Amino acid sequence: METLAVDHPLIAHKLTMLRDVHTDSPTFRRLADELVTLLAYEATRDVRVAEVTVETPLVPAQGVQLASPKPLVVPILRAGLGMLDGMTRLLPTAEVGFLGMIRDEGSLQAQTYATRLPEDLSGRQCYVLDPMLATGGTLAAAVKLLFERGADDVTAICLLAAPEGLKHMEQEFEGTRAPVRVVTAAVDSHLNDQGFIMPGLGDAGDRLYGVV
Ligand SMILES: O=P(O)(O)OC[C@H]1O[C@H](OP(=O)(O)OP(=O)(O)O)[C@H](O)[C@@H]1O
Ligand SMILES: O=c1cc[nH]c(=O)[nH]1
Ligand SMILES: [Mg+2]
Repeated sequence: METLAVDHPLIAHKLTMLRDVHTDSPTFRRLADELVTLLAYEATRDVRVAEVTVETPLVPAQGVQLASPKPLVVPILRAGLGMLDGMTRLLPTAEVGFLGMIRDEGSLQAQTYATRLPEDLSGRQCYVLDPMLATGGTLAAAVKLLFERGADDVTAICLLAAPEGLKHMEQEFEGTRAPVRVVTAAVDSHLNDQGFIMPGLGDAGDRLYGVV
């Protein structure tokens, strides 16, 4: 498993604003949207392309376009939805599947309550969107599900990751047949007793959409 913490002053600036408890929901949504677009630029560095020829107004020119089958973007509901527009802005022709997952506040175990994905993901590159990688239980379950359906390359884009969650992912996906990558804006210090990332930004879903 490969982890990339993207080191860029604009990303650090936006992440700092996102962490700020005084940042309201509309601003939080805008920042999450902007951040994912910046992270997606790095996360899609290995996106598969095919060579094409186009006609410029002057001559034919060699170029590339996204290869077939199209990449699949998978936001993990709820909080991952806040990253979807920022991702599809960069990959407008990607298809989108959905996973609804919630972490039990006591046991910290992830449960899947909704799955809307293509049955066959053979040969597909998948981009999972979830702002928080805490214990890693949610992301590990999501990646396993994609592999069970045949995905052969999974990149997760997370706004924040905890070392504990990255370790969990490394243990789960060490030596797997297909690459797994995590691209994040920062790796924070640790998890607190309630499984929250420290210093973190609180509950990403609540900050995007309110407490339900
Ligand atoms: O790494 P883990 O320990 O599994 O925790 C991370 C998960 O927790 C949050 O979702 P949450 O369960 O709060 O659901 P929500 O998006 O509906 O708020 C977050 O968006 C991740 O999906
Ligand atoms: O810090 C955390 C951990 C899990 N989920 C969140 O939204 N925030
Ligand atoms: Mg939440």
